[in-house]
Amino acid sequence: MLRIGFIGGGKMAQAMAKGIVSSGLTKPSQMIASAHPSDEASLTAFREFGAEALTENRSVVRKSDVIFVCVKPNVVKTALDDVKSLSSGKLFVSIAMGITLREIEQILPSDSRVIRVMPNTPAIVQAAASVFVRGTKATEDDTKLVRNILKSIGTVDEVSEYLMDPITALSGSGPAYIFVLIEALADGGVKMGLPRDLAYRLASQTVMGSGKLVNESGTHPGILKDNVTSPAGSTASGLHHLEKNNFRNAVIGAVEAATLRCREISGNSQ
Ligand SMILES: NC(=O)C1=CN([C@@H]2O[C@H](COP(=O)(O)OP(=O)(O)OC[C@H]3O[C@@H](n4cnc5c(N)ncnc54)[C@H](O)[C@@H]3O)[C@@H](O)[C@H]2O)C=CC1
Ligand SMILES: O=C(O)[C@@H]1CCC=N1
Repeated sequence: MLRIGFIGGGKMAQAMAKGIVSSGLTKPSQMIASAHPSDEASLTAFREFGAEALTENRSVVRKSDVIFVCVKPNVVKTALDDVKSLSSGKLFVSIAMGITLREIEQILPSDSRVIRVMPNTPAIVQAAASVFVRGTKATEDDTKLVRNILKSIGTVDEVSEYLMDPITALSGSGPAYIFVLIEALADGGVKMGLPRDLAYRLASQTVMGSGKLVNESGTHPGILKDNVTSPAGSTASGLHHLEKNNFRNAVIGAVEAATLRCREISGNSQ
């Protein structure tokens, strides 16, 4: 069975590990994660899940077929420096925002293979939107393996590396924007008299169903919006309020601001 390692066992590593195990691709006993010694929460989360959890990185590399690099961008170099002497011929998958394949390939031995991925936290319920970019040494088999792992937790697209910052800003950060939207929809419902639990259920199912409809119908979202909007009806009034309050501008600006921040962080990490 596939042995998967995580250097950095935080929120995103836990989301991926849980999604991968739920899909049946491997078992917790085949997983190993590392975390900073002060980070009891990550270590406990992996142990309670049934995986091995350590405060050093070298065993993760030694014991794994594929190693996910899930530390914060400013820790990538330190963490890879720890393990580079035993990384010859190993396959690494980095999910760190803003860290390029070139930077990672320069740290690791020349025969290590690297793939860069941007997943998102819905991985935990096997509904991630992930993309990957293959590194210069990654083989067809590596690509197939990583594609299969990512497919087990949601959708996968192969992309060019120059798109990674706006992708990070859209789908990497996107769940946060949508959670705020769900909270706001529910708050609106509560303001108008709905019980809180019903309001959350309706808001989240509405977001999920709308995404599913766009994906499965292949219909332009503008047409789907028109289908909801009756002449002189209630939706038209709601939409007018959103337009008056610059809703589209706010969402476009969020993706722009997050992309620029990715670029800033990636500049600082070099
Ligand atoms: N949280 C998210 O939604 C997403 C995060 N990412 C990327 O995933 C990476 C991790 O992000 P999170 O999981 O949110 O962060 P986190 O702070 O929850 O996890 C970071 C983990 O790294 C560990 N760590 C710190 N120093 C270490 C070291 N020297 N060696 C080994 N482990 C060490 C920490 O103990 C912690 O377990 C980041 O690079 C981020 O850009 C990518 C997509 C989405
Ligand atoms: O905010 C962050 O730094 C990461 C990148 C994508 C999601 N979270």
